[in-house]
Amino acid sequence: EEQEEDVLRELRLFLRNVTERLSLDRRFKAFTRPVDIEEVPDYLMVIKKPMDLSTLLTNIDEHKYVTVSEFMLDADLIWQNALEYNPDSDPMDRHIRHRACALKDTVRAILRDELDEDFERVCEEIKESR
Ligand SMILES: COC(=O)[C@H](Cc1ccco1)c1ccncc1
Repeated sequence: EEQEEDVLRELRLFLRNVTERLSLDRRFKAFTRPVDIEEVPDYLMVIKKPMDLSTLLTNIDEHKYVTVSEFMLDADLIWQNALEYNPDSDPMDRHIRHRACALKDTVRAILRDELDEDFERVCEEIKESR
């Protein structure tokens, strides 16, 4: 009903705000757009579920997420993919992995500090009811 749509609107506002703040962080520049398949032709042979911050934003606007947990599954793909595709000991790989770990820690810290567990519980109830 209307109150449910109000909750989901607030969820989208929160998720947009988090995603935009991440996109502004210079450490996460490599995560802002899809990996360029022309630049990295084997990327899709290794990474089955590509994800990036601009795609997260599109998904939010297309009402893909009804809970924060669903959003987290996609947000986690961004750093997980970076660790998987860039495993070597050379400086480039180590640099992107350090930034991937920073992204993981930053998302978790924001949600710990700014997401009310009661709000997420209401979102989960809406999801189960549909
Ligand atoms: C999330 O970004 C990536 O996984 C690409 C992979 C990549 C390899 C070559 C070109 O791009 C990346 C970008 C910047 N620095 C390291 C790796």
